Amino acid sequence: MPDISVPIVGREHTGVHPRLSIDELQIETKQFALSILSYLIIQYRNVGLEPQPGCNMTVYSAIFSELLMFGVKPPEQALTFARIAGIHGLPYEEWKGDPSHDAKADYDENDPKDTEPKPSRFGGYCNHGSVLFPSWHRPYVMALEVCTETALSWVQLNNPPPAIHRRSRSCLRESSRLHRYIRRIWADTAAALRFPWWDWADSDVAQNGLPTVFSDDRLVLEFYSGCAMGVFNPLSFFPFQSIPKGFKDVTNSDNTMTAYFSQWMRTIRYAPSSPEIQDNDTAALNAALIQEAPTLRNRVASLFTLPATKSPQTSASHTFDEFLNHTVQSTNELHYYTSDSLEGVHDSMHDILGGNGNMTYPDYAGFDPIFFLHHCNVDRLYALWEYVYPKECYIGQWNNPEDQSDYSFTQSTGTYSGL
Ligand SMILES: N[C@@H](CC1=CC(=O)C(=O)C=C1)C(=O)O
Repeated sequence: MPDISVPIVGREHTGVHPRLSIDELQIETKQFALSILSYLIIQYRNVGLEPQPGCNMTVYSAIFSELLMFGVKPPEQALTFARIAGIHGLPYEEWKGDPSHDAKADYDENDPKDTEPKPSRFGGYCNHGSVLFPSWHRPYVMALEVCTETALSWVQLNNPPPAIHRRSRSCLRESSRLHRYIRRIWADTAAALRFPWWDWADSDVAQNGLPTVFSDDRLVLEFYSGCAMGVFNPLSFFPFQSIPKGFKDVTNSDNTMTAYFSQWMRTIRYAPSSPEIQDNDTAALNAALIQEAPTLRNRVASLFTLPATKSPQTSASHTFDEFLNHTVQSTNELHYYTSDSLEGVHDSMHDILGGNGNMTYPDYAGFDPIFFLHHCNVDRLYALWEYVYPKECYIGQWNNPEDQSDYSFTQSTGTYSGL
């Protein structure tokens, strides 16, 4: 299938619907079922569908056979989970959905990482340590949201009614009506579906650690009252069909653990320092998470308490760009490198979730399915800050008369940062 240019515009023509937390989504059983199925489908893996006792799938069989067929069809190249995951870091390749891919091929094998993004060059598209950190990751999460939408095309209302109850005309009419009704419900559910976020600063996390929806081997999805299906859990890990290009083993800075990315055939959390791995070590992850959770919660709270005076006495961020990222901040006297930032808290969460594993390393992190629920929450915190402090946000481009430079990011305090 030819590669296509994929504009990232979010879910269109489906009305305005909120993104739900993963906890809220689990209560909305139909939405949860679609969300999990679509995540499995874009991961291009076996769904592992297993009817639970007492589930009669006769009426649903036509719809589900569509779904299962979707799962085995080669999906569009740019819109697979593996392709989206690979935009962030490795493999250092242009994304197939990028309209200008191959048009500006300045890839340098000896210097594949894009360390000087001016002019931009591929080699890992992600932006960190810059004011672009949250605004780059916003459409990135949206790309996955759009991607799961394409997996829902199976509820498009053009499959035939199921071949049941063909004994009489009235039965057939009844069956068609039922089938139309079912499809309408699922179409409405699909229209409202948005990508979920996980609030790791929730007080519940400090008590119970990682929600089990991220670690269970299988999930049970309820399709209608009395009919539940078991499926593999697409939130706990991603299995590679082959090791992505450029994956290398990485040893941590203390020289104590090696992540064998060149050999591990799946993503992993808290792996042993060995090429042999079994499963995520959720107990080790939880020990780290529960210990850090109260601090994370305080850090998030203090990001939202903008001090009235711009004094460097507190670690709270004082300006928008200090909130946004941990490195490139306004270039004048308000420049306090000591402040905490959204990016700083987000970094801590990466390390807590990864241990010796994917989430700890930016080049490999996008492949762990939890990455996108983590970043959906980062995006939510970014949106909340903009909502609470609209006057503190960037007000536009500014041209510095002294050196004639353009600074793309000027904030209301008069401070600015160029890129
Ligand atoms: N300690 C890691 C934290 C991290 C941040 C990321 O943004 C990421 O994708 C993966 C890991 C780092 O700063 O490199």
